[in-house]
Amino acid sequence: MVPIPVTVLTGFLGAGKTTLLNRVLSERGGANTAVIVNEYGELGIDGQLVTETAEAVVELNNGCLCCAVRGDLIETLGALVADGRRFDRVIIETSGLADPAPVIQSFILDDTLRASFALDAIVTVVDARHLSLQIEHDEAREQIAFADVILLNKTDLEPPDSLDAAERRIRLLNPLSRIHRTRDCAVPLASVLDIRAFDLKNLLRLDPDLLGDHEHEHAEDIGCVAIQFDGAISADAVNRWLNRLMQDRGRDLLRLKGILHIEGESRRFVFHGVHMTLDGRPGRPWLAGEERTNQVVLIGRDLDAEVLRAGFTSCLAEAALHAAE
Ligand SMILES: Nc1nc2c(ncn2[C@@H]2O[C@H](COP(=O)(O)OP(=O)(O)OP(=O)(O)O)[C@@H](O)[C@H]2O)c(=O)[nH]1
Repeated sequence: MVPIPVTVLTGFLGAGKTTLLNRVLSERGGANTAVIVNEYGELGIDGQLVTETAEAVVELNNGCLCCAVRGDLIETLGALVADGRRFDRVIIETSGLADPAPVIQSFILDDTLRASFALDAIVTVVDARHLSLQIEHDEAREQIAFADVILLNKTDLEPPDSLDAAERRIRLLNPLSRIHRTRDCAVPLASVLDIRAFDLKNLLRLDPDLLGDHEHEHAEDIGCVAIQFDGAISADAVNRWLNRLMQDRGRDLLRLKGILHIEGESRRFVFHGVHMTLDGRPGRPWLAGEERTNQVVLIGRDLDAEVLRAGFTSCLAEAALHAAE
């Protein structure tokens, strides 16, 4: 049997992995593509934002692929082939805090995976605006170091000399990868799919311990808060609260994302934050009968779940009205 090519999409929190995944799915068409999305927060917001064209989308949300749900990854891939359905490719979007080494290891050391799948490439998305903050994290450095292809993304947010400096920093960690500068991860698909770029020999030169015991431990001070609540939100109140939050806690807030039920809006409102950058827009319409639940995930240092929950619920249209009285 010809092994099924696997693309691993990695990159630090908010770099643009889901943006790239959706681009690939909408340009290539998702038929015969299996997608595995791994998210750090248990609400599975990414899974909800993936273009619905893929043949199978599996969400693994109870931890990182590199540690807590690594067994689940092996099981999921095993189930995909056992099903007898023929997939042309598998795309795995790792969480932004994943160390790619254990994921790579699974494809080399696990007999079932080795028989049925072949790693095609590790594609790492790098956030040009936040590289200098993110590179402090071991995971961000590992993601860059293990990449076969790097998208230096969000080029619209930085001037050319800053992009040159970012590229030099990337080269120090990974002299061999191909680097593409992108906005919204716009890259020819031929540069990221079916490129047969994965090369174990190179990686072993970089990390001779790659196939050894790779227990990955996340920094203890980084945590995740997931908040879910019903009710219509006041657009003004949530705008003020999010901007204040980003201003006060922007350095510690590595990632913020959510889906909101905004008062008087027939579409879901989707927002994303990375440190002090905040971006939001209406998403797809709420479906008939769909519960209009607000879902927010925050990842960062020293987050106080109670304070954050109180902040978001104070934006409920009803609460905001009382506050204004
Ligand atoms: N300005 C700008 N924003 C971008 C670009 N690419 C992606 N974004 C935005 O960055 C935010 C995060 O993008 P995602 O694709 O969700 O990032 P991610 O890496 O999947 O995030 P996590 O899975 O949470 O780690 C979204 O608001 C995107 O629209 C870009 O090139 N320029």
